[in-house]
Amino acid sequence: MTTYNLALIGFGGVNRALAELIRDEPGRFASLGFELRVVAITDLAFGSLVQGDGIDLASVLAMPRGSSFEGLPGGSPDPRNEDVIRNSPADVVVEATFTSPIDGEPAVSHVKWAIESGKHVVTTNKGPVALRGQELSTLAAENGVRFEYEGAVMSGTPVIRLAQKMLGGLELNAVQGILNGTSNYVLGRMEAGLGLDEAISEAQDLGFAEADPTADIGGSDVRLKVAILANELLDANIRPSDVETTGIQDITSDDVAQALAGGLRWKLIGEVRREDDGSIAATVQPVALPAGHPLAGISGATNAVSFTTDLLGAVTVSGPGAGRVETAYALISDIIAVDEFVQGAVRA
Ligand SMILES: NC(=O)C1=CN([C@@H]2O[C@H](COP(=O)(O)OP(=O)(O)OC[C@H]3O[C@@H](n4cnc5c(N)ncnc54)[C@H](O)[C@@H]3O)[C@@H](O)[C@H]2O)C=CC1
Ligand SMILES: N[C@@H](CC=O)C(=O)O
Repeated sequence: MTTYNLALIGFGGVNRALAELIRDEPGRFASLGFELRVVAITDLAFGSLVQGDGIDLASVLAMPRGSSFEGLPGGSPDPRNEDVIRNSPADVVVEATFTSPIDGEPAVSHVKWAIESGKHVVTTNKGPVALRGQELSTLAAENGVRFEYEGAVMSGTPVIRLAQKMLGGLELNAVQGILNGTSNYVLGRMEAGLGLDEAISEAQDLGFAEADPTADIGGSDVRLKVAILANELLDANIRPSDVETTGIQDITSDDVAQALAGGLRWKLIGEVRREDDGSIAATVQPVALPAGHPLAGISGATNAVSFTTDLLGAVTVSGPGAGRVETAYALISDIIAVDEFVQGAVRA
């Protein structure tokens, strides 16, 4: 049985959910052929903690926000991210800090430090993938480690790896979908009569929203996801700023009610398409869909993405697009991909 030592960078909703899974169900990983042990945690709120023999997850999960790792063996009041990533005895760095849609930092640096120190890195953070994905993947390959990021699009629902592995040999010319759980949840709650702010507050409590929820409502979260899908699946080589973006911030309760009365549902749609001349068109915009449209029935934090292919036509995947546990599963699927790589290297 292989043991993977993890360093959790960011100890918010997603990484806490991962820690809870490891605490509560260690047998789940044994059945996959490996076990997981957390040897380091850093967070702006708690500081950092490094314990090579494994951190007692029950006790750190019981610590209220506002307390500090200072005073614990291997603890410090500061996050000390670079030192922890480079020097802790982790095999896999699990990056789940805030997404920056501007430059991807500090997550880009976290990923680089991990790769440079010979550690695999898995992340749910869209910033480094959308803004520096190609460069970081190349750096990982040069250093013989994996950089995996399935959770960057549609949380734990398989999208990136599924399309790359299972749609091989098909010509993929467009990807269209509902790619933000918060905005889809909010639109649904507005249909039920809630105001925008009240609906956003519910999405925050449920762990769907970004630290700054204007990213969800204003469309910049979907813009990052569209750029990731364009580059990963259509070889588009675009930047998020190339995605023409309008959010749902100007959709009012009246708009939602009027649409419903006319048999329509507002949805925030992200799309990338290869035009006949080979150019790439990428957009994020609210669209009032007729009830019969395949995406009109996608409700709550559920997302859906449709791949337009030459031999199969449209192939659509739907599932959770946000949520703490759902996104923690994406990290597990990434660690499974790391394990396949490690086992493949052992056999070779
Ligand atoms: N919650 C969700 O449904 C999903 C989240 N994501 C992404 O996963 C990441 C984590 O999400 P959540 O856990 O929900 O966010 P969160 O806001 O609950 O937690 C982020 C944690 O990172 C810590 N942090 C921020 N900057 C840091 C730094 N420089 N050093 C150390 N710690 C730092 C914060 O103190 C916070 O505890 C985000 O990038 C988010 O965009 C992706 C898919 C779904
Ligand atoms: N805030 C995002 C989380 C996942 O990326 C969303 O609501 O979809």
